[in-house]
Amino acid sequence: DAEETAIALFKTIGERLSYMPDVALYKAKHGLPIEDLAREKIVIEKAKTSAYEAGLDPEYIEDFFVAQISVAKAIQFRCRADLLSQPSAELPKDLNNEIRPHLIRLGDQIIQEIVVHIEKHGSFDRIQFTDFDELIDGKYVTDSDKKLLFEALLKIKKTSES
Ligand SMILES: O=C(O)C(=O)C[C@]1(C(=O)O)C=C[C@@H](O)C=C1
Repeated sequence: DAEETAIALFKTIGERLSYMPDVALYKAKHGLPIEDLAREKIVIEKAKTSAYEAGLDPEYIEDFFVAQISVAKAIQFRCRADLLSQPSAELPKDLNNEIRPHLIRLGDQIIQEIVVHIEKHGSFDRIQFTDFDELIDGKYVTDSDKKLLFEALLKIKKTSES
């Protein structure tokens, strides 16, 4: 049913966001800025290519990935703020060799799961926000983060046949 395919996707979106505290810790320890525009370009281009190959409109996927990156940065800023008064003794996972490859893999998985849902059910439905709200959690994720992501998800459609 509609719930099953949507729930698989929502969990993967949540999993991608769950890496952001690790990214924040790595960047704080290395004195790196949170925003990396060159990396964002790579992530978005990859997503658009995968979307096109999967028969999804790359424009909607781009908007959804821009939303995911915005939320990823919001989480990192909140996390980095906390690190100022509560420094972590934890050794951060390596950003380039470990975390970024995971993020790319999860991005591809997100696109595949969007395709499965759209093929079966046409689009997403507002009533699925209840599940989305429950499955996207984490200390640094806010209600407005969730709304931003969900609105972008609602706009995703198949490529129109013309
Ligand atoms: O790769 C990073 O440095 C991240 O912080 C992850 C991410 C993303 O969501 O893909 C988010 C913010 C950066 O500006 C670039 C990419």
